[in-house]
Amino acid sequence: MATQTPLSQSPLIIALDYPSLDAALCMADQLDPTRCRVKVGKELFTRSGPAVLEALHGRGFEVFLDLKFHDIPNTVASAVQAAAEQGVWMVNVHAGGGRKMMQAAAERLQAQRLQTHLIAVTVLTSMSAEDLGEVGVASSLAEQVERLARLAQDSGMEGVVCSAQEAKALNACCGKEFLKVTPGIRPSFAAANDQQRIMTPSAAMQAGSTYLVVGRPVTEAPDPMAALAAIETELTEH
Ligand SMILES: O=c1ccn([C@@H]2O[C@H](COP(=O)(O)O)[C@@H](O)[C@H]2O)c(=O)[nH]1
Repeated sequence: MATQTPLSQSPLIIALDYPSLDAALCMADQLDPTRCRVKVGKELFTRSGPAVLEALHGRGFEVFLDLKFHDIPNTVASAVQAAAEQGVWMVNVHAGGGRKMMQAAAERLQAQRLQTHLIAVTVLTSMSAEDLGEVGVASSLAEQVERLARLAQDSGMEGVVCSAQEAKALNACCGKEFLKVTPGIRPSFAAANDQQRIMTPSAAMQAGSTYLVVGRPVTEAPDPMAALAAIETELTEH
C-alpha cells in the first residue's frame, strides 16, 4: 500500500466521545477534515461499531481508533489488524502489555503491509503519582513514562500516548520523530475534569507534542466551534 499524504497539517485530534453515532456525526459535520483529525474511543465504538469508522471516512476524516488494546499477543495483533483493515489512520495498545504483545502487533501490520500508525499508551493522563503508586509502580511518574516509551520504541511502536508534561523528556530519549500523542489538553478557559497531567495547547506544542487530543474543552463547550477556533488561534499565535 502506498504511503498516504496527510490530509491535515494541524496537530489537533478531536475526541468524539459521544453516546451515539448521530451525536458524533453531528459534531463531525461541523468539523473540517483538512483542519483536524478525529478520535473514536471506547464509548462511541462500543455503541456504534465499525459503522462510525465508515461514516467518518466517508466524510474525509483521518481517524484515530483509541481502543487501547491490552491482551495476549495474538489477540492484540489480530485486533490491530482488524482496525487497520478498516482504514484507520492510527490505532493504539497499552505499553503495559509488554514487549511481546507490542512486537506481535507491529509485526502483524508489517506482514500485512498495513500503513496504520501504531502507538502505545504509557501512563494514562488521568493518573497522578499517587494513583501509580497505588497500582504497585514504585518509580516516579516521569520514570515510568520514560521506561514504557523506550520499551514501546524498542518493540516497534511509532510513538506513544503520554501527557504533554512528558513530551520534552521523551523527545530527548526517543527522538523528535517518535510520535508524542498528548491528551489532557486544557485551554485556559476549560476545566480539568478527570485529567491530572494537563497543559494548554500552546505549551504542549512548545514542549514537543506531535498531536494534541482535545475532547470536552470543545465537545462540551457552549459553542464548540468557537472553542475550537480559540484553540486554533492560540496555536497560530504562539
Ligand atoms: O492517557 C490517555 C489516553 C487517552 N485519553 C483519551 O483522550 C480523550 C481526552 O478527552 P478530554 O475530554 O479532552 O479529557 C478521551 O477520549 C480519553 O479517552 C486520555 O484522556 N488520556
